[in-house]
Amino acid sequence: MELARLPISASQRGKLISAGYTSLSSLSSLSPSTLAQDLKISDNEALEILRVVSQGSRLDKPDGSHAIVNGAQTAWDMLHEEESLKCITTSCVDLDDILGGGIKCKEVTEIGGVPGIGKTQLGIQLAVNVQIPVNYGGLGGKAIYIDTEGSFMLERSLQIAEACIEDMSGNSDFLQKDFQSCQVKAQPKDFLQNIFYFRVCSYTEQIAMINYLDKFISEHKDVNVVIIDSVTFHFRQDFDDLALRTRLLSGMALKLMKLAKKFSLAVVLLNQVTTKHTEGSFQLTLALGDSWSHSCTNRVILYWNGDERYAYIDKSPSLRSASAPYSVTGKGIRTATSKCKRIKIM
Ligand SMILES: Nc1ncnc2c1ncn2[C@@H]1O[C@H](COP(=O)(O)OP(=O)(O)OP(=O)(O)O)[C@@H](O)[C@H]1O
Repeated sequence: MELARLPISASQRGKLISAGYTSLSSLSSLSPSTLAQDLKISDNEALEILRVVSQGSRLDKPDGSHAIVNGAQTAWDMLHEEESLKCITTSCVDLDDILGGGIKCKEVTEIGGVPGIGKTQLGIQLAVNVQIPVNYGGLGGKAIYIDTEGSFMLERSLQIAEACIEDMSGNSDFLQKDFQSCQVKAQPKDFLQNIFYFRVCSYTEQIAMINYLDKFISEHKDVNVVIIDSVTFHFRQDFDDLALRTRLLSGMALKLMKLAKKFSLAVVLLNQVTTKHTEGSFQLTLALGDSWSHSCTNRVILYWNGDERYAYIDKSPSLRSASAPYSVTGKGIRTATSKCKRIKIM
């Protein structure tokens, strides 16, 4: 196998070539620390490259003893992996319940709803909640927020971060606080510092941004959630070539799925709703619904039921269809306080 066909990232390949490594044999006797120094990368990344190189060299051997397709996983391993998937709490107990614990890492979750239902509020809440320390049942991670509409609000993020710290200091339903004596040292500004914000103003910028994410996250391995608010905004405007639009969106979705798996992070795609004419009537449907429908692992629809906000699991390979109420409060997303609060399993 040549270097060009080695399954490593383009940036890693570029660094290898720039450092003068042009064949697998030139890498075969290197130690991870030497390679890390030469390529100016971490020891772990160097070790991973050398592991791929060693697999590639074995495939090159003519004895045919290694299968071309490798890496099979048993269903048991997959079940174990699924059970150990980490989740980001939404700060709403009922919503976490129907989501099987919260927004899952390694998966792409689409959250759609009408304007004003609270999509951006939920996005900001997740960007804050992903930072809840591990000893509070959180992930202690960082967030990437890609804003296509300009709807991210700094002051609101600060409010939500302050409320999150307040919850960690007191007793909160949604935090798994095992360490009662733990002191909360985090400051609201620390939460804002751990949100990497990108503003994209066109679909080309959005595609470039998503292509860049692999490199960015490789350099910021503590990122556990990528939020795009909203994913379809630039694709709904001035797009005459629908076939091209579908191709671009599918390519983008595939990259996001790969990122979610590769870096064990949650991808959250906020989406708008539009009306669709079917069988003589107009129905609310997620924007770009048809070309998009296979691109996400889970789909959650936010809607109004009277004056209460509800979330509904519309699509998921592992969760039952269910709906649960939630509220948007001064503190952010919270469990609905309504007396007739219920979780409805469909
Ligand atoms: N500080 C606050 N206290 C209580 N509720 C708030 C607060 N800030 C925002 N909200 C609620 O959140 C709603 C706006 O939510 P959000 O901006 O997330 O909607 P959205 O679904 O993203 O809408 P759009 O599609 O237009 O971007 C407001 O209508 C209000 O009801």
